[in-house]
Amino acid sequence: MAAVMNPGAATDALLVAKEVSRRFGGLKAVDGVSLTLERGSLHAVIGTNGAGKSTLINLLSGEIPPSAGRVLLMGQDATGWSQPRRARAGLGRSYQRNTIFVNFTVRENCRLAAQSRWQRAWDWWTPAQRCASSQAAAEEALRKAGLTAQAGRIAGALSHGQKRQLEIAMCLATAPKVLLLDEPLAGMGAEETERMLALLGELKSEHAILLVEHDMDAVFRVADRITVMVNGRVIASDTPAAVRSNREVQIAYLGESH
Ligand SMILES: Nc1ncnc2c1ncn2[C@@H]1O[C@H](COP(=O)(O)OP(=O)(O)OP(=O)(O)O)[C@@H](O)[C@H]1O
Repeated sequence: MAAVMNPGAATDALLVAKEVSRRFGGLKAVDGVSLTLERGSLHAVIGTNGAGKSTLINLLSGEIPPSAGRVLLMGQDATGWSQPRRARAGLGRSYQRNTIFVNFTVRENCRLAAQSRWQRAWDWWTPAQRCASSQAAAEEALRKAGLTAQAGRIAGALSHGQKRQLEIAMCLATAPKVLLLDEPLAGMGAEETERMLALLGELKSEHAILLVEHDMDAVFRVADRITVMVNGRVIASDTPAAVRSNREVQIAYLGESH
């Protein structure tokens, strides 16, 4: 059969940032950053402390507005959209800080996260249909995150690694297409790291993933593409192999002086 154009190709770019900038007073925390997140691809953003990685995630998720530039979500201009609107459109994010309710069970945490997807200011009652949908979404998210066996446990009793898995599960419970993950490996031991990397590998097939992470070994193993930021600017954006051998990256980020 003759070659057929891939009909999904145009829609694989789920999130596009175009020349996005953010100033804090005189500081350009993010300075003209462009990147594309595609389904099936894990895109890591690395950089030294204060390079602008978290600010970039906040700009993409809608938590703070950009000073300049545009954000496209599923092909639509989402630059002026609030964070809840972006979440409803399929943007999920995890945080560096803990967002878990420690006195609730793992399942309840996921259910609450799933319900938040439908929350609106005027919608104070929850129809049974939505409740059932939230339950189903929570169970599916727990399964994907490998936490089904822990579902009935009090979240505060989980290990550090399991809590980070739960945060991913809570993110998945909102049925996102794009995942923005802020240091999901922070504080993890070797075994927990392996489990999380395997999970990210599985999630990649259905989602576009942006990963901000300080664990360089993990990043170079799991990323399909790496963007390197220094002082708010992108100095390289390429495959892991190309980034590793990029002279500017070696000097500016990996600490080589010659
Ligand atoms: N709300 C804010 N007000 C003023 N300055 C800010 C604000 N948020 C971040 N900054 C500054 O913007 C710069 C980028 O910070 P950001 O947290 O995005 O960096 P980062 O790459 O995520 O760092 P880290 O790896 O340490 O988390 C830093 O100089 C930081 O002090």
